[in-house]
Amino acid sequence: MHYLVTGGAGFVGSHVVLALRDAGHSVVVFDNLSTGHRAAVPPDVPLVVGNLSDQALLNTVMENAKFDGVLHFAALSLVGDSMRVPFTYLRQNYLNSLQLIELCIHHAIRRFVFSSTAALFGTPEQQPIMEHATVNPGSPYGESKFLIERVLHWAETIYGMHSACLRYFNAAGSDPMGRAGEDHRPETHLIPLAIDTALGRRPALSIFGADYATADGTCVRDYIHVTDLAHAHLMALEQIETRSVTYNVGNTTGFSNLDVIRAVERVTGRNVNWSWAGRRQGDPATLIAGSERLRRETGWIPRIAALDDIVETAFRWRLTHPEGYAAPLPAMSPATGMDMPAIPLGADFPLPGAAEEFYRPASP
Ligand SMILES: O=c1ccn([C@@H]2O[C@H](COP(=O)(O)OP(=O)(O)O[C@H]3O[C@H](CO)[C@H](O)[C@H](O)[C@H]3O)[C@@H](O)[C@H]2O)c(=O)[nH]1
Repeated sequence: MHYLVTGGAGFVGSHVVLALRDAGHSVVVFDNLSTGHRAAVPPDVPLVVGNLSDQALLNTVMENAKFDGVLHFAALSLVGDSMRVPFTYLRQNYLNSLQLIELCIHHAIRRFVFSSTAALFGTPEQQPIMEHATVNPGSPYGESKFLIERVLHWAETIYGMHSACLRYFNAAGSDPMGRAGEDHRPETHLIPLAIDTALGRRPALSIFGADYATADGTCVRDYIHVTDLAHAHLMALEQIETRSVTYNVGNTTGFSNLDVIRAVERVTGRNVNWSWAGRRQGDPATLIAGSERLRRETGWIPRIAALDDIVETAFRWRLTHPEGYAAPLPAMSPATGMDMPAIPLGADFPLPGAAEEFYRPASP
């Protein structure tokens, strides 16, 4: 099969590109490299550098290659950031995806895999979170992803386009063969930050919130190895031959932020210098996936399920890529780095008083 992968130079997208190729498919990556990396795309995979909002370019790409399906990753994806610039998130994620889906219908592309998120459940009443749990996004990021799920619903109902909405829990780790890894700039995710702190590349790590209703007071998350997540996409592609599907994709086990620090200390053999900080706005206390539907319907099983093993792959990639992907990118917020005219952070509206302190960009 021949697939177009938007955002294929990013963390999850680049691992899915590897999985697709390992399975014998051919791939074209479409990415504006605002947060992704040229070096994350294998040299023999065509990379179209462009903005999703550039419909003429996308149209040309689709005209020149007959794609069997599209896998759509390109998006702004930081929960905390979306609380600062909500309309930037809603506008870019929703409008770009809407246009992409319309173009797919225009070009009779009938398979669409969408990177959705656990963030659309907000603060769920029950754990683990099943697909039928109430959708109640706790952030503009989660809301933007849910809006796209609704577009896909109508794309199927009216045009017969089959889609898979994969609601990721916390993607982590790196390709076990060392071909790709996690390199966000700035980095905001717990595992890579804790690893860099253990390695002395960062002076300290802040843990956001000590007073959540969890066993140790810190947030609990379900970490899913990015390669297992990538394989879920292959499974989903098989399913959407005949119908549309929605799956929660996680390990079904929760780890607190302190559990993660301890895992990083075990794996690296070093201490993580951390301290308490206030809550980060938009963070729910606990997100644990109920992934039975995916397992039952597709046979998918996470292969790198233990937290230490997930951390180990991330650690190994960091050791072999101390600067991440080669050329350093200019420091930028993902919210201003995408393809709409640059909007300064916080420019949606002035932030209400204390909101500023909830977003803590990683110290250089
Ligand atoms: O310096 C830090 C960074 C993170 N955290 C905490 O670590 C936990 C995990 O945070 P991450 O930033 O690593 O991940 P998120 O849970 O915020 O978000 C991830 O998972 C979400 C779904 O659960 C979305 O998919 C989102 O795009 C993806 O980044 C949270 O409690 C967060 O507050 C800290 O304490 N200190």
